[in-house]
Amino acid sequence: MTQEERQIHYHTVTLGALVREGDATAEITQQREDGTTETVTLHVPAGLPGERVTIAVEEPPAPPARKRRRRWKPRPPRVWITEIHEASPLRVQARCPVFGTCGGCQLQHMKYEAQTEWKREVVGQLLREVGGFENPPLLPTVPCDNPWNYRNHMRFSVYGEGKPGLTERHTRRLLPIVECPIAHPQINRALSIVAQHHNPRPQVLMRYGTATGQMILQPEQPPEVALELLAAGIDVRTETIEEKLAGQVFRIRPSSFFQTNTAQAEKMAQMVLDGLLTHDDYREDPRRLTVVDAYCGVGTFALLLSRHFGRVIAIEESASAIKDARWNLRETTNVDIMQGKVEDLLPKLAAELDGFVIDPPRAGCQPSVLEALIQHPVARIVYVSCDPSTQARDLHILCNQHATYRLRSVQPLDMFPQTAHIESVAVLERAL
Ligand SMILES: C[S@@+](CC[C@H](N)C(=O)[O-])C[C@H]1O[C@@H](n2cnc3c(N)ncnc32)[C@H](O)[C@@H]1O
Repeated sequence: MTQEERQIHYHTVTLGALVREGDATAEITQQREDGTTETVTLHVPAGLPGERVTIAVEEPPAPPARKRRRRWKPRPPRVWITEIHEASPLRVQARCPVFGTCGGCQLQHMKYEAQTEWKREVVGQLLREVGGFENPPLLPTVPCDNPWNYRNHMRFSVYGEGKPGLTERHTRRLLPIVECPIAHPQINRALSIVAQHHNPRPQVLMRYGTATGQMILQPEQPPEVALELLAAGIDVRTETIEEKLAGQVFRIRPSSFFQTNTAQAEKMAQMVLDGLLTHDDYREDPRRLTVVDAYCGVGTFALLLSRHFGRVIAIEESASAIKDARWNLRETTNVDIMQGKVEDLLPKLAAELDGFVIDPPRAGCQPSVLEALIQHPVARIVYVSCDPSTQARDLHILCNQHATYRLRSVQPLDMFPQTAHIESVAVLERAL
């Protein structure tokens, strides 16, 4: 069946709670092929709890012919709101014309204070349900001072006539866009110039140093485009850019990880430092202690930690980030940079450490990392996470399953306003 032939059904419903991905839920009753009925729960983008709306539900694509069925995965039906009968008091007008269709943002239609409160509730729920903490020490979300135009890094896909755009949610279809309201204004400026020319490659990457005005643009643009960018005040680089964080300059390559929201990254770096330093449990002078910055990226936390602690060990697996970290930490004399997987290196080092900063990717920590933290307890751990569900899982192991640590605080930090992504910082102290 082609997309044109797929049927659309309309339902008027009252929307339920937001799911983790930021969609509201709707229960509808539908008829099965054998004539009986069933109640199904749908995810409704751009909806809010308690709203009375009419939704359109497009039948999902039918399975392909038998030969190609092995790789086929059933997709949820496409759902969208066609009319709002009773709007939530939390609703605001979304800024972006492709909001609801684009895969980038999920919460533009929600008041910003409600977004940060919802993120706090999600972290709390995960700490209770996955972490097993009855009454978790949860702090309010640290909001972003400007919840728009904060992204310093965008990866655009190129569609049809060589124009950069974004991708539709749940599909690979490309959406032409003129500007993105969460991207830094200089990225939007560069996009408007690059979009006037043919882009031969499938992607265009832009990373902007908000403090330096330098931009990495890949692939390298032809000379006439580079001149137009220069005339618009954009200082284009191809290899690395520099960005400032907490008064320090960091060099970043396109393939190295760097936080996408510089203003919030600055607050996070301070939270990490405070989490390790502001306490009574280091009875010794911090300059006599050794701490680890595990999953260190280009060395942002390691550089700040090196000013307060005697020795810092920075661990990172990416060769590109390690190159940047070596440059960024070149003037320090008390940081050892180690290239490799944290799960391989940390178990060999844990006995000599006094404190940990861990900032793993979404998957959280590997079992051998948690095992090392349990076998060699330290006074303090600061655990930064971009996925509160894996963080709650790991905190459960460290604090409840083994009771080696006490959870002192968990604070969400809004690194990604207008989206359902959640960053949170947990501080643990030795319980034994
Ligand atoms: C969320 S980023 C944190 C980077 C850094 N702390 C910062 O704030 O800029 C995670 C980093 O861990 C690295 N990484 C992912 N898996 C790893 C592993 N198993 N061992 C070591 N590093 C890893 C990634 O390359 C990335 O630089």
